[in-house]
Amino acid sequence: MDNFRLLIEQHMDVVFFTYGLAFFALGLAILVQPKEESRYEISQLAGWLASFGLVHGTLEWLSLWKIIHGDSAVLSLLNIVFLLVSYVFLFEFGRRLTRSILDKIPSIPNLVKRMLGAPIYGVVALAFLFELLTVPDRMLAMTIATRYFLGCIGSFLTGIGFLLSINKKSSMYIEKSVFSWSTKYFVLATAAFFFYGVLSCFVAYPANIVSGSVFNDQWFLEKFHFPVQMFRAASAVLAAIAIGNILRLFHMEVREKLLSSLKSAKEAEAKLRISAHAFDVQEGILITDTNNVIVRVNRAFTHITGYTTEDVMDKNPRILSSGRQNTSFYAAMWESINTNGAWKGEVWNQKKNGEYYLEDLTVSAVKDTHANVTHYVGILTDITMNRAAADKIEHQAFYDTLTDLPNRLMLRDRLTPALALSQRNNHNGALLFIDLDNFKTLNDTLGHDIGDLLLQQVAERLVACVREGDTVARLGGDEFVIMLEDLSEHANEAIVQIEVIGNKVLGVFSQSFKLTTHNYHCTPSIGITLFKGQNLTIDELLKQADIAMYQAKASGRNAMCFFDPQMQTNITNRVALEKDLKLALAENQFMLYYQPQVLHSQKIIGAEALIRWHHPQRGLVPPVDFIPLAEETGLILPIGQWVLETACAQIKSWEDNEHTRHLQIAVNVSARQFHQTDFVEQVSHILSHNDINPANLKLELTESLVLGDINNTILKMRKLREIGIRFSMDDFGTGYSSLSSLKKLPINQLKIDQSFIRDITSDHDDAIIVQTIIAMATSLGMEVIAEGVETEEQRAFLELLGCPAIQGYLFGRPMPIEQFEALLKKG
Ligand SMILES: Nc1nc2c(ncn2[C@@H]2O[C@H](COP(=O)(O)O[C@H]3[C@@H](O)[C@H](n4cnc5c(=O)[nH]c(N)nc54)O[C@@H]3COP(=O)(O)O)[C@@H](O)[C@H]2O)c(=O)[nH]1
Repeated sequence: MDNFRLLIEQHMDVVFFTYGLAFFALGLAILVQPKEESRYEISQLAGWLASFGLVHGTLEWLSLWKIIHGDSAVLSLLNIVFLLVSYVFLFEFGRRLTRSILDKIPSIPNLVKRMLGAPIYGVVALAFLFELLTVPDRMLAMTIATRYFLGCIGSFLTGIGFLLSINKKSSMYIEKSVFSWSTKYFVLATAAFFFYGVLSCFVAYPANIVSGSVFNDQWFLEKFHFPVQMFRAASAVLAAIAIGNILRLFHMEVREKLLSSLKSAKEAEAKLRISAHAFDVQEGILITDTNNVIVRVNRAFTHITGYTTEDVMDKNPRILSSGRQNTSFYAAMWESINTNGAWKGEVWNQKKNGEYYLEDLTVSAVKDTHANVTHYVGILTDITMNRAAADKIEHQAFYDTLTDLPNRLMLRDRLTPALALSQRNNHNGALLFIDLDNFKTLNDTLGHDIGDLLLQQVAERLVACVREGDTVARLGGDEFVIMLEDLSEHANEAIVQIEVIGNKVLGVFSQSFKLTTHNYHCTPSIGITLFKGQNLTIDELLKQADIAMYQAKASGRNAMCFFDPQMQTNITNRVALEKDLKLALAENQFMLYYQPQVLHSQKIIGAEALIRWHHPQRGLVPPVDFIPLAEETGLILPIGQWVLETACAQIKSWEDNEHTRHLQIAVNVSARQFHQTDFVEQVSHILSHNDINPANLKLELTESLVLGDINNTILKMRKLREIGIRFSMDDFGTGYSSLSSLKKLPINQLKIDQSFIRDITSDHDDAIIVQTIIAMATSLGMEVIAEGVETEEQRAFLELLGCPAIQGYLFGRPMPIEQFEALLKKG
């Protein structure tokens, strides 16, 4: 121990150097550490401590090297100034640190806090005054006062400041992660400055009651055997170590800030990347400021509009305006943006190259956190093509592709408001249903392409007949409809107006149509119905016009006909009849009646089978009421087959009896039935199925049937003749059969129509016609029969003229088989 003391005493210069070095290093360390913008309050105050360290450290070195010493008054004063300045820095640091921490601790009385302001300097000043007054040596008084009232108290305050810094409520509050290791350095700093403060009191000279004889370095040496400077140097080193480590807090803070700013930078970069990506979408984006000046556009915008970013930057979006929207459009748009924050709609704009385009546009106002609009963002898509495609689809849905006229759907679409309007304004409207006569024949003979050409030309001519507001529609096939609106409120006047149009239509058909190389004459049948918002559906109206059109056709074609309610009744009846007729076969409501065919001797040679319909409600329905409908609807085919089968079954039944074996049955065959491609097969099948003598079956054909397609008819008749079937030409004399065509036909019998028989005895012409027919049949080797013979005079006349066979009420009406067979038995 003594050796160590000796060593210290011999090397006091090293002690002083270490002492100065410790404080200088402390000051330097604080200076070079980054403190700016630190969240620790101590960082703002550390400059005072650094100043203390640097000045006090320098002072120790200057003293050590005897650059300033007490030998000269000036140097002595300089020494005191250095000392005073350094301790003022320490005192100020300690005062500020302690005060700032205490200020943040509410439980500390304000008086204490305030004491650390100006009052403490007042106390120090009084202390200095006391020293100066009580110590005659002014230099000594200043030295003592400086050491005691600035150095010592400044050290204590600094120690207290570091101690308080550990308090969580202080501004030095340290995070948990660094608390454990930093706390000990705060404690060390506290201890070092307390220790240093106490030791400062011993570096004094006995002078007055403050620096008594106890507090001097001699007393300290005697008491502790080591010079007080060694302990001061040690406390300076400890303070430097503690502060140096506390400074790591700043270092860590800087690093943390660096890391955090790096993280923020990365996040910002990511955000930028995301927003750049979001901006680089297919929709055009245009951003304007609140003055509606374009501040940014994206790539899609330039692609859509053709404008480059430079072209539009700082310009008003009106640069895109096409002029197709009026000012009220834009006013409404801004009204919506200002009240709802957004607007969405379609706008026609103009590209850089002048091309107009339709854009789907959404404009939204961008607001800051205070709800103030900062920008407007427009998101736009060029939908010109979509609109064109949608228009095309709509056009295809509502317009006829061949003629480009409105189709049925569109007509219905326009009819609905037209009906409502006619009701509101009490004006008549009309539908003209136009059907081309014989269009099917044209199609069948010249082909569909030619048919299409005709339809296109008809469409053009019909459109030329009406005003621009009227509708010409094609329903399909050769059916057209003209809808006329806003006609006179008086039906008579409206009819006149319609007739003008109707005649125009008939007129435009008077000129032939040029269909490639063909000059084709076509006529229309026009059915017309009026409407004035009456309680009719569109379908009912169209039906009325359709019915009237059929009436026009029935009246001889190339005509127009107004709908009449009676037509409707007829149609309704017809529809009901057709419905019943469909059930008749299945419900076994048909019967065959037989009308005798006789010789003048009254010998029955056969019968004509005539169908009868026993309807449960309608009663007995005569063939004239349902055969034409059956022919029209095609029901004649199963009905005709049933007749043939029933008649053949009857022949079979008669063939089984020797008294009736010779009887023939004549069956009426309709044109539609005969023209079936497999008619021959059907008949031969029925014959073989019933196993009858074909010669007993006579098929009655009309002149019109035979002449319609004479070559095909002859072919079929020959095949049937080959089987053995016989033919009778029904209603002979009413048609236009020429002798030459008659010769070609394999006919067995001519049946003179009853219209010639009716007045045969009184009408010379009829008598001559009948005579001629009989002569013709005889010369062609055919049999002849007269029908409709009702009187004995007629019979006698026919006998006179040489007609061998007769049929008529005179010998019997058509009758059920039971009656007919009873008649047969009577002989
Ligand atoms: N395709 C088919 N047509 C048929 C069938 N059954 C009948 N018909 C055709 O219906 C028309 C009307 O027939 P209907 O009412 O039976 O009249 C026939 C006779 O009753 C009538 N007739 C006979 N004699 C007299 C008479 O002295 N006076 C008089 N006023 N009428 C008389 O003539 C009708 C027979 O005519 P037609 O066939 O020309 O010989 C009629 O056109 C039938 O053809 C059927 O099954 N299939």
